[in-house]
Amino acid sequence: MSVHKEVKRITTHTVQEMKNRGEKIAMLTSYDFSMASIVDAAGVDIILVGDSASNVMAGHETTLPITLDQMIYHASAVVRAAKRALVIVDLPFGTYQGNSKEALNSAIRIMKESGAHGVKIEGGIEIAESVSRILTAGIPVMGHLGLTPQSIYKFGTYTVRAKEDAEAAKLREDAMKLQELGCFGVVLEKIPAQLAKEVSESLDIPTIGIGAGQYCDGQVLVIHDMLGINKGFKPRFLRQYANLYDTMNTAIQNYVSDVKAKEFPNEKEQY
Ligand SMILES: Nc1nc(=O)c2c([nH]1)NC[C@@H]1CN(c3ccc(C(=O)N[C@@H](CCC(=O)O)C(=O)O)cc3)CN21
Ligand SMILES: CC(C)C(=O)C(=O)O
Ligand SMILES: [Mg+2]
Repeated sequence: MSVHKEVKRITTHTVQEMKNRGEKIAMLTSYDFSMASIVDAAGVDIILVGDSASNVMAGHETTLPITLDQMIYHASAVVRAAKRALVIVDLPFGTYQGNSKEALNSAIRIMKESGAHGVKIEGGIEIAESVSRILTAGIPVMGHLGLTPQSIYKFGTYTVRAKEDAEAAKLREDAMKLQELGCFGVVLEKIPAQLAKEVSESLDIPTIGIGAGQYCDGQVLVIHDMLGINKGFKPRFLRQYANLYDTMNTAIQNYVSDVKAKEFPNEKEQY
């Protein structure tokens, strides 16, 4: 018998129960083993292997360039670290829009090759067929509405979405449709708090907000943003819980000066 304590894995059912009893859901991104180990141990419920890896890991301007193979590489590392958290992976741009068969194949590759527990897809009614087909294969799906960064060239800017009645009405319909299809949750990104409140109250499934206010059933942030590693990025919705850029910069400067001054390594640090 195993002597070490096994932690109970969060599932899509656990997060539904959390909404049912009014417990907020904490979600953060991770893209690698070391970071995901810390995030998992700290009690985050859902780890998102976001296509924001394209920005924070690879330095691209947008999320569009990241490939399915690259997402699978990041997701595999995160899965090896996550003992408790539910691990959800973004379907990257261009791997699901073509048709529902392509979408299913992409989702299957993520599940098979990374060992993740579900996928997230941007969009509403337009991608209903793809969402259905993935769900039919037994793969949990999370929706993503509002500011959907894979459509940045359609939007033009990263400003708040669904401020006008027409776009707000479509978002309400899309959210309901995603629930009817069988999604286990939906991310609401950069929409007015009041709209997110209405959607969260009208849906049975949990909503996870980013820049969508206090009434969502959970919150998500990009880990590098909330730790203050990503120095240039400070939108209004972001709360920085640490200033790791400065902490790391100081440590590295100290290392450089120690090497230059011949103070590292010392006698105890060699063989
Ligand atoms: N590092 C990082 N953090 C994120 O939250 C994130 C990514 N990358 N990549 C994918 C998407 C893109 N998202 C974004 C991107 C930009 C803004 C932004 O710049 N917001 C500013 C200016 C908006 C404007 O043009 O008015 C803001 O002040 O909110 C917000 C969310 C959220 N996601
Ligand atoms: C910001 C979250 C919701 C995301 O989709 C990502 O990190 O890619
Ligand atoms: Mg994303």
